[in-house]
Amino acid sequence: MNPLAHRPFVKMNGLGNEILVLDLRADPVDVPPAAARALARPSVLPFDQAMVLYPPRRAGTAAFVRILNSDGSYSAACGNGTRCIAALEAQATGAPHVLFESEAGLLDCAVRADGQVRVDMGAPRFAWTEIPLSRDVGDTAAVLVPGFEQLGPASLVSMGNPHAVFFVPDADRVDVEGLGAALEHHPLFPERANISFASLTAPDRVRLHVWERGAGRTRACGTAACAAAVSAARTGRAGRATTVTLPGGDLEIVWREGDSHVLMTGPVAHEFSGTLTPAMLEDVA
Ligand SMILES: N[C@@H](CCC[C@H](N)C(=O)O)C(=O)O
Repeated sequence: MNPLAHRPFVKMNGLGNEILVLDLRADPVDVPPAAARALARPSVLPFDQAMVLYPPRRAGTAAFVRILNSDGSYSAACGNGTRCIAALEAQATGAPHVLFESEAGLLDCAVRADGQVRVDMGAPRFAWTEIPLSRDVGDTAAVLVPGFEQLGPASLVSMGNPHAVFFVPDADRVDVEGLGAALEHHPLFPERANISFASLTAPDRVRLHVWERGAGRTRACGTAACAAAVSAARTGRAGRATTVTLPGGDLEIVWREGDSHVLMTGPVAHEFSGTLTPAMLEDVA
């Protein structure tokens, strides 16, 4: 019997970014990539990311979080998923403040009375070794990606995971699937990358479409919204407070002065809860 069978799950979404939550704190087991791929099948529990909660490793945190994409790959960060688990934890404990830890560091979350969740996503990282890139490209704020020069320069940044943001005249008219799939696997990105197409629609508003590493096109991506807002400010296109509009809705992003942390605020939705069945994990060794 697969050790994940009969475990409870919660299906949620953050602005349409499909999130599966597995709380394994009471009885931790590994969630291998094959299990994530099996569960993400369209006929099972299609999701973009699985947020897997393990017992805390640091005092004061509620859980250590592992994040798997639908293709079974790991990510150190997921903004929309973090809002979802913060809302669940706050509901369970009655405390509006929740601290999680992921491979990217601490995630300080606050659930507001109106249900919106704010997450401190930490500071963006711009060094080519941190994003990471396969070589030194000079200024990572504006990089022409070989073979894709027609898109203009991309702003490259890590929000705990790698992002490339292309500022284009009209993000609604970009071939997100075609360009995203090719750029995700570009040799410049040794760990692949999340690919975003952004347009400024006002000095403090960004329209964004995202092709996610390991998940494909999604209705929203929290870390991409942070990456786009930071990149817009870094390149002088916008200030440090931005509304990012994705197909799934709006995220409010503030790139704080001082500690340089990025604060992301947005909604979550609970869809349904259930129990994993052996059939859902069929063919997983
Ligand atoms: N949807 C997420 C990002 C999830 C991880 C990403 N696909 C990656 O592999 O880096 C978000 O809301 O941030």
